[in-house]
Amino acid sequence: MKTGIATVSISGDLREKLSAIANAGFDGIEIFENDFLAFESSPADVGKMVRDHGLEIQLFQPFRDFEGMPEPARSRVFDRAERKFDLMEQLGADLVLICSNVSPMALGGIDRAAADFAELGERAAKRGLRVGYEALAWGRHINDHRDAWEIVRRANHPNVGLILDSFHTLSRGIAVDSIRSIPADKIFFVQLADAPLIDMDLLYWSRHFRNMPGQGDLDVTGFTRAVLATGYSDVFSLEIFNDQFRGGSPASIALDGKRSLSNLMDAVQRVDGPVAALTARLPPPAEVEGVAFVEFAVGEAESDDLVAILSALGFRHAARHRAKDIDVWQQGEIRILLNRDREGFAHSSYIVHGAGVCDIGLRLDNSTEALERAKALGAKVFEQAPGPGELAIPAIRGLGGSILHFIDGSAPLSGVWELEFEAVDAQSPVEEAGLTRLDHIAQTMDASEMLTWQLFYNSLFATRKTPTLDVVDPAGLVRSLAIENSDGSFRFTLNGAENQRTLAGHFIAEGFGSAAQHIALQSNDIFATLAVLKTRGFVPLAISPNYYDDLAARFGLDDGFLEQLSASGVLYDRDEGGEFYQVYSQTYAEGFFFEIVERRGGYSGYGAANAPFRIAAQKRQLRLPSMPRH
Ligand SMILES: O=C(O)c1ccc(O)c(O)c1
Ligand SMILES: [Mg+2]
Repeated sequence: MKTGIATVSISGDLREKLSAIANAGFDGIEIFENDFLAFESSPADVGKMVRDHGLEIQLFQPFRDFEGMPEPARSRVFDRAERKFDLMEQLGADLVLICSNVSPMALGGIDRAAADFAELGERAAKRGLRVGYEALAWGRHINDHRDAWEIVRRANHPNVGLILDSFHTLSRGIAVDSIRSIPADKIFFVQLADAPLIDMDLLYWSRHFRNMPGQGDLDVTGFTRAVLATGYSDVFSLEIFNDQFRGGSPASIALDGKRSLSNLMDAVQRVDGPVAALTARLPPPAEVEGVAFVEFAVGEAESDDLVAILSALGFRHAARHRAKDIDVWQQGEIRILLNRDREGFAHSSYIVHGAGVCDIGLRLDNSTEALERAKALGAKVFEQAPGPGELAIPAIRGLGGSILHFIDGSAPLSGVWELEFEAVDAQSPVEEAGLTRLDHIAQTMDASEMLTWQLFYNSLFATRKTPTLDVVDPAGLVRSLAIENSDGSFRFTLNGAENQRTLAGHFIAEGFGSAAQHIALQSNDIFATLAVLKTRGFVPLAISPNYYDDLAARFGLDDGFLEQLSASGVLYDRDEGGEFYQVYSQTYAEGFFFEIVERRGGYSGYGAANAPFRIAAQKRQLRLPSMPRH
């Protein structure tokens, strides 16, 4: 199997696209004609430039409105094809994609189209070229790969074949099993794209919302399995029309593309077993069992502030690093590290971003395999020479340049807390507040980064995403989704800010980048927890009384219960599974905060319905303007 990507999938001019594609490790490209037309070099020079990047031109595309035309348009279309064949010879491309005719002039008829393709195949063969036929989902007469295949079959010419594109098949809900009986040698090329499920016009959906396999909701894995079942072993190419990608960073979009293809081929083999056409198998997606620690990079002043917050939340100072200026604050299974060291990664993170979460430790089944998979999927390994008595714990770069450490239950990693840290004897025992474990970590990023991080987590780990929700901030939208494992022991929410005036956008701007913005901690009895916290000076975020009036109306809550909620600043939600209680801390620094939650029954969400009221309250507290400043 070879990998490819259409130039249209990447931003920049042709040269920028090629270097990003080559650096990401693709074998070749589909040249999108407009990318060539907009470029200033001759066809021969463009061909050379592609090959100088170590890439091949796997496909030239698209050629439109070809089949089924009445005369005299038919003759003109053949003349136009000959001109493009000239161009292909100069470029050094031997396969052209012909997409199904959308012209109102097209006459339709399987045999008429087949005759046109037979003739075109003859003309292409004279030049050693091949033509591939693709059914656009919105083609005038042909909009289904099964009909396109019937035309190719009847054209019965060795230089005429079928091109399959997952979007066109899956967007129309066409059963992919119909692909399995197509002979592999008649499939000339395969294009892959995913897309979020949105009910809209097919053409608009395709041209603006496609994304990489695994980033959307289509069963691209099922499609790919069907293609491979034919014995097809040639190019799998990403053809992604996406507005965000057109404006994104060429290098990171290309890397996401490569990651998505590797992950897809791995997913196929997890269902079907080893497939000869595919490259080496990866270790399985890592099973995350929970969060082992969250580490903050802090200076002296912020450290004192955080210590005050953690104490108010019922954490106790449990241990100190044997060699470095790092303290462990603990409650239940939750470990929070405060790193004030003047050397190493935490310190550089502090210099660049200010105080904040710089490192998250994940507990998972096998950290060696997790690292191997992450590497194979293009994650950046993080290495820092361990100091005396320190363990080398596998780690990679995560969101905003932060670190993700992988800790498993095997020696010596499982003993890291005893090996590297010394327990601190509490002078006066602290009454714990009943916070048992970490519920979720909310990471804030620019909205344009969300697909990247969603793919990052879901390809490295055995996790899945929830549908994306729009959360309303008075100054704009924040897109939100969760990455979760099956038992809920691992939950990250990704929040994408569309502008800097939202609370999330402000946080990114002030911290110079994406980072964890809040940490939610679980209690088994939120009111008991709050009673303890009150004695420790914890002041919850004040929520508008109007919120509670509406809550009463929405859920039919009785007055006593409502009074209990509002008196303690607790927000409430309910789903089919159960109930959700949440309370927020004051915000800290430029908008970091803690949340305390209780899940009763099987509540599976994150209280998204409450987020706008929480955000408005936080903005009042931070005195951020709710409206754009002019
Ligand atoms: O949107 C289009 O016109 C278009 C063109 C070529 C393709 O391969 C395709 O899938 C869509
Ligand atoms: Mg296509």
